[in-house]
Amino acid sequence: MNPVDYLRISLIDRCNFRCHYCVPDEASLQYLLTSEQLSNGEILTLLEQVFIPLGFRKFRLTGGEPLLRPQLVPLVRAIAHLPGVEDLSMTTNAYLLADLAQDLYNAGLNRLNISLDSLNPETFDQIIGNRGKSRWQQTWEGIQAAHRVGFDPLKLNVVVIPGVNDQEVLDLAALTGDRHWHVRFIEFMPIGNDKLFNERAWIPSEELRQRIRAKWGLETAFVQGNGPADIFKIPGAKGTLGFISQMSECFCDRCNRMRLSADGWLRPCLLNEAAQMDLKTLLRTGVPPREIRAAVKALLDQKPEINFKMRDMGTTTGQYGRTMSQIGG
Ligand SMILES: Nc1nc2c(ncn2[C@@H]2O[C@H](COP(=O)(O)OP(=O)(O)OP(=O)(O)O)[C@@H](O)[C@H]2O)c(=O)[nH]1
Ligand SMILES: C[S@@+](CC[C@H](N)C(=O)[O-])C[C@H]1O[C@@H](n2cnc3c(N)ncnc32)[C@H](O)[C@@H]1O
Ligand code: SF4
Ligand code: SF4
Repeated sequence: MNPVDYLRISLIDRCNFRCHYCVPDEASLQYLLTSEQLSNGEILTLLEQVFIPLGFRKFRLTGGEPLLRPQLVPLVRAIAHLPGVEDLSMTTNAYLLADLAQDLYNAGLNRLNISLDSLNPETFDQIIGNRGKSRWQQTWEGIQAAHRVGFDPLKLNVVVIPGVNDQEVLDLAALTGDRHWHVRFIEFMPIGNDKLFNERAWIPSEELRQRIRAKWGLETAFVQGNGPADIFKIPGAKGTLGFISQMSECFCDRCNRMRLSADGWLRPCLLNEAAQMDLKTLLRTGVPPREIRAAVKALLDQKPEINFKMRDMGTTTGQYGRTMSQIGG
């Protein structure tokens, strides 16, 4: 079994985008009150007294949109300075990044993964559910700011949707030619989006690799990361290409992570809603951190048995109570 040393922490369930694959039905979403979210102090207590002593070393801040979280920079600084934190990263849509990139970098954030599903402003706005002034340019400026500040590796996440953005796969891959960027293609997952999902709603990574191989060739490569991407590069390119293939090539056997939601639920497997533990209530009812640590350790020990496999889930999605924006991706 892989050591489980990677915690994805959702800082907020709200988002300034409405990507249809992630929040398909906004009307049914109930947002958390601030008082229902873990505070900065509670997150730090859990990391310092529960997760780091249990061997967690890699932490990713996500959401919703993590850049919407008030007091984000002090939180990043405090986490980065905790003894035992070896890798602190964030996944963001970059819309608010241009003004925050330098402060986040100075605070100790090591790495950024940025969602960018299209290079075409119209397609981009369609995917993120924007009907007003285009948001593409400001997002692109956020990515450029992250690059200028020095985030390295800088990864771009693309959820590939047939007929929507799959015709851009070669253009997106070409970004890696003369930039030290890492473009990752993610297979669309059936989580919280029952009405959208069917077997034709996603494209296997191998099909995308064939398209890229036919144009430029592909070789295996490496880039720093804790996630499930298989890494390749176009021969001679500065950057790499990653493929996250949870639908076609289950990677659960090498699972190394748990997830903490913005309201303090610890989820040992992305797909297993039943196995969650409510750490916020334990903290707020005065359960001592060493007892919470023991409870989390017991959950960790069970993890191989409670890991669900995407391919065993089929496309029956009704069992997910939370959307990806509420889980943190
Ligand atoms: N099925 C499944 N998909 C995952 C899991 N972790 C990440 N993913 C998918 O990979 C996407 C990208 O994840 P990121 O937030 O960029 O993080 P990462 O790939 O773990 O990050 P690195 O440390 O840079 O490798 C997620 O949004 C999911 O779609 C997982 O545990 N299970
Ligand atoms: C939930 S978002 C949160 C962070 C930030 N708002 C962002 O978009 O980068 C994290 C990741 O989940 C991915 N994601 C959301 N819904 C997905 C789905 N149904 N299938 C695959 N990936 C999904 C997004 O593309 C993004 O890379
Ligand atoms: S993928 Fe990220 S940016 Fe898009 S709606 Fe979900 S949380 Fe927001
Ligand atoms: S689906 Fe569950 S077991 Fe598989 S990689 Fe994701 S979190 Fe791990």
